[in-house]
Amino acid sequence: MWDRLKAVHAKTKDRRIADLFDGSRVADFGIESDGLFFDFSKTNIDKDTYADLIALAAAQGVAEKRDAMFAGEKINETEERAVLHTALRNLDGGPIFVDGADVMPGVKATLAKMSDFANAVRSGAFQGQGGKITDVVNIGIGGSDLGPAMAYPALKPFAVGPRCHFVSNVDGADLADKLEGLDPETTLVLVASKTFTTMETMMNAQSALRWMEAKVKDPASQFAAISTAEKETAAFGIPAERVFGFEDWVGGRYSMWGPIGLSIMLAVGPEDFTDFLRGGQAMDRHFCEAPLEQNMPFALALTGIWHHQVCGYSTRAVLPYENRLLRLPAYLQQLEMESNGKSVSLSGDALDQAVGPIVWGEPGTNGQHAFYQLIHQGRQVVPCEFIVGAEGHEPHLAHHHRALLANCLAQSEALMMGRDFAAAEAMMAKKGYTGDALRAHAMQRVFSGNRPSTTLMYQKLTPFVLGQIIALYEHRVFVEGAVMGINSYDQWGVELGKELAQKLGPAVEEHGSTEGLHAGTAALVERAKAMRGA
Ligand SMILES: O=P(O)(O)OC[C@H]1O[C@H](O)[C@H](O)[C@@H](O)[C@@H]1O
Repeated sequence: MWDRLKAVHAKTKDRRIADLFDGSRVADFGIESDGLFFDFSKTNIDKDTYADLIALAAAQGVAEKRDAMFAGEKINETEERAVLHTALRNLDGGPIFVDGADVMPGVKATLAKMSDFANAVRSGAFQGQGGKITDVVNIGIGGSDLGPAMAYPALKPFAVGPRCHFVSNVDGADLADKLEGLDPETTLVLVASKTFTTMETMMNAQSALRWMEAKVKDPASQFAAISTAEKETAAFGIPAERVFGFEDWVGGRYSMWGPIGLSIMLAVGPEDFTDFLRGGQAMDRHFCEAPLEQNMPFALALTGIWHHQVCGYSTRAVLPYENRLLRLPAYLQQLEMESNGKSVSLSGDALDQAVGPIVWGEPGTNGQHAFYQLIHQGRQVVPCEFIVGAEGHEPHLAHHHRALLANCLAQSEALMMGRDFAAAEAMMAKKGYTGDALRAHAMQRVFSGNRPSTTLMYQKLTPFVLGQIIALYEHRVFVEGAVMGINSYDQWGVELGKELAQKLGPAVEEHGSTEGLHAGTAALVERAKAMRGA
């Protein structure tokens, strides 16, 4: 199948995407699900190619693997775990069994506990030493940070609760800058860590506790914990009533649907948080029920496979024309690159295909004034994923949103159509250029075009729509991983650096020895010490 797809690419790569537009292409390469619309017509995928891609997914048993995941089978084989973040949003679905026990009562109880706590904080029934909580500081990293840190600005129009701040980096600058100006007496700290052992989070949590201790008599009373590790949270001094637990079948980067989303619930309230879950559940249903040809996560994933594995484009840009999704690219970097940045199959065999494109991006229109030069005229092709709402939340600034939309649509058209030499030459000739100067100036203004993009469109960014978008990308990662035969749910690649950092810890201390370290590292340790005068 791969050979066939690569042969198709070799044969079709020079044709113009624009020429594929017949009367039905827009309809054929557009999928709608509960108001979310995915357009992949501006790619070099035609009906036959799409059929081949669907056949590839079918041959790899992706639909069966999907059903196994939703049924609670232990598809995360290297960690011997089920993969059930979907259970966290299975609001009105049936039971889901793991090891013979239905997980849904526990999921619902935790959601109710989160709602009660959020309501108490928001109403002032739960208070800090100085009265009603005004600020929430979420301390976590990776999957215990990026989801809520992305969703908080995304849902700003719905946030009427306490202000939220997100501390992740072990760099003291992060904690210091976020705590600056906050009143410890009215601040609630959430320590979010699935394992409750992550070095960065534990160090930040201890330092935040010291900060609170200076002013608050019972600092732990203004701390809550979000974790799967009950013993560790108790050892930290946080009583069980303020510990929000989840199970090992929720992966860190898939965890914002449960207690890791507590800061979001505190900001927008339980009702809007539930709407976010409903959006995720709506996408789950679509993913499970829509025929593969009309299935949005399949289409997004197969477009990704076509561009990365078949065409060989090594990166993809996520370009939200939605300023409030400014952290979405960072969120997707973890979701996609930590899930699928791998080189061996589930059975441990080296893969002969590249897996896991580099994901990057910035919100439009900012990116246009920064890196779009390369996207339009650089030699490498960067498939672009545009995300845009039909309207904004600011009726008095509706003309801004129309300008935003026009820019988004202009970019995808410009990428596809480009501008040929004749047009550039005519343009410069009009300006009076002739001869060599005309040629040189015209060449600068040539756009090869034929650069693929997709567009994801919705009416307005609501909690429901955000839920749909995040679940869509989660399932895209699943489909891409399943096609490649890898485990998208482990992350062994982050371990080696952590182990070495532990070994280096004592060496960077004042009188620490560099003995036994690699010479290249030892030299840098010594230099850093000399620089700080140690
Ligand atoms: O939630 P925690 O246990 O603190 O883990 C935080 C993060 O650190 C790890 O290194 C993993 O790479 C991430 O997948 C995880 O989300």
